[in-house]
Amino acid sequence: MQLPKQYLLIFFLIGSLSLIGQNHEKKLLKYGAQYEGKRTDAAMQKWRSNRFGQFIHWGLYAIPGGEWKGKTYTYAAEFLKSSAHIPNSTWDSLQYQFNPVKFDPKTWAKMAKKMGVKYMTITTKHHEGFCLWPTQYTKFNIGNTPYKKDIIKALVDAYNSEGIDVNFYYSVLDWHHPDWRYDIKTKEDSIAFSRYLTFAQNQLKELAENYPSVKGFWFDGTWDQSIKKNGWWTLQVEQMLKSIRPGVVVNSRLRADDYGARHFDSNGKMMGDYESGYERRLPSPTDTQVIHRDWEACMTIPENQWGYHKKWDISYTKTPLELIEMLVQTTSLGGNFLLNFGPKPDGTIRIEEQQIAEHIGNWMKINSAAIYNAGHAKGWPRQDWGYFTQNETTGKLYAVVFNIPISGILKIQTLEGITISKASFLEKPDVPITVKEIAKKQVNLYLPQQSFSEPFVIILDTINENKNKYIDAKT
Ligand SMILES: C[C@@H]1O/C(=N\OC(=O)Nc2ccccc2)[C@@H](O)[C@H](O)[C@@H]1O
Repeated sequence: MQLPKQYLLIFFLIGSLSLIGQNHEKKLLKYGAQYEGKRTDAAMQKWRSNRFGQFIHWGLYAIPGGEWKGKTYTYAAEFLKSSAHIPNSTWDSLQYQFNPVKFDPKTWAKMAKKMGVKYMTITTKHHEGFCLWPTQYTKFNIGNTPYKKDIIKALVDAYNSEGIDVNFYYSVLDWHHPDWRYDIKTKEDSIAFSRYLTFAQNQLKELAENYPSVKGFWFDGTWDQSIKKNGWWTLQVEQMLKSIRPGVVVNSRLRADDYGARHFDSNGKMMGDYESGYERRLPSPTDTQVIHRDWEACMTIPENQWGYHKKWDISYTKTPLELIEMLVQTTSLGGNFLLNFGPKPDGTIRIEEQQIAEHIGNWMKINSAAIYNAGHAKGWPRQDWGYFTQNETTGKLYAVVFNIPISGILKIQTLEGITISKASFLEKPDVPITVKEIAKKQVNLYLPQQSFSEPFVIILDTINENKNKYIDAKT
């Protein structure tokens, strides 16, 4: 039956009005998210498969190490200039003391390799504005110190030679630069800050061009109004870096959109290539929202010290086992875990950090199959005894056990139509683990009577099961 033309016109008008209504809610953005979903190119897949990284915060702040004129400041050591209200003239003169005579990048890189990291992110310039590379855009750099040599190049070469990717942390916030502004309130602010944005973009271009093996840029110090009012610049920088270094990975913390929204644009779309809002915190183990995007959690060992602090015990310091569980929890939710180290002013790594790196490395030597190129095991929820991870390529399923029930039985709720046919220890495949299906979608793993001093990984072989095997109770 042919509808009269008038009806068709009315349906068309109603349809288009509803579309306009929907579009009305969406903001038209020039500087918002440039794409949706996860990047699937090889560079991003490598970033994702790395899973475990080493953050390094190193700069002039390592020299005072959280102490100033005999007083210990408990706030973050890299914020000492601000905590102790130290004027630029005094703080900046620390550059003439920076001489890490015991710095050996190969030692750092070998320690990182043994720890099991696949990438490292180094502070090229933190909020203090001091640059660890001989930049041509400010004298406030490593070339004008007693040490003189290019620390960034030394670290890139040493870590790359260990097969570890290197990313650059860059603080847009710059306490040293005269043109930095926290907000743009006057014409003078606008002129000065425009000069600052050009300075910062020139430095970033320099870093991308002079260190061609760089794999990512980790932006920080972008929370002030001055940046929020210049979302265009944040997109321009991301696009510039990606044109100089195709494949380079940029974190969401750089970005602001047309309206000053950060990390996620005004339409709720993530900007940049991965979310970097998890700082010293992880998503809840059941927060499966995060699995739909790439994300990274960065973590300090003390409660809140990124730079070197002389007094390690002024706050709680996380144990290796706690840090291993954070790494596994992050992997189980499809994220990367970036663990921070704050080297000493002499260029050595404090003994506590070396010991933690060794402990984690020993665990990774046995269990890294559950971490590298692994991620969220879709449909396998967080268990009270530990976490599931799944290899993104082979689909191999891992149970990482942190809490053994008193019964010695790991109870697993399987997916509909799936059962577990075999379970074996990753470390000792010949030690039997009895598997018993006790009801529909319920399997018991009977662990051998032995004590475990470290978290361990079980490989789970799954098969589809006969769906009519169990009769559902009629209620
Ligand atoms: C990785 C850390 O990053 C920072 N700051 O990050 C944030 O302030 N992050 C933040 C702020 C608000 C909400 C969520 C994260 C720096 O100040 C600190 O010294 C360190 O380099």
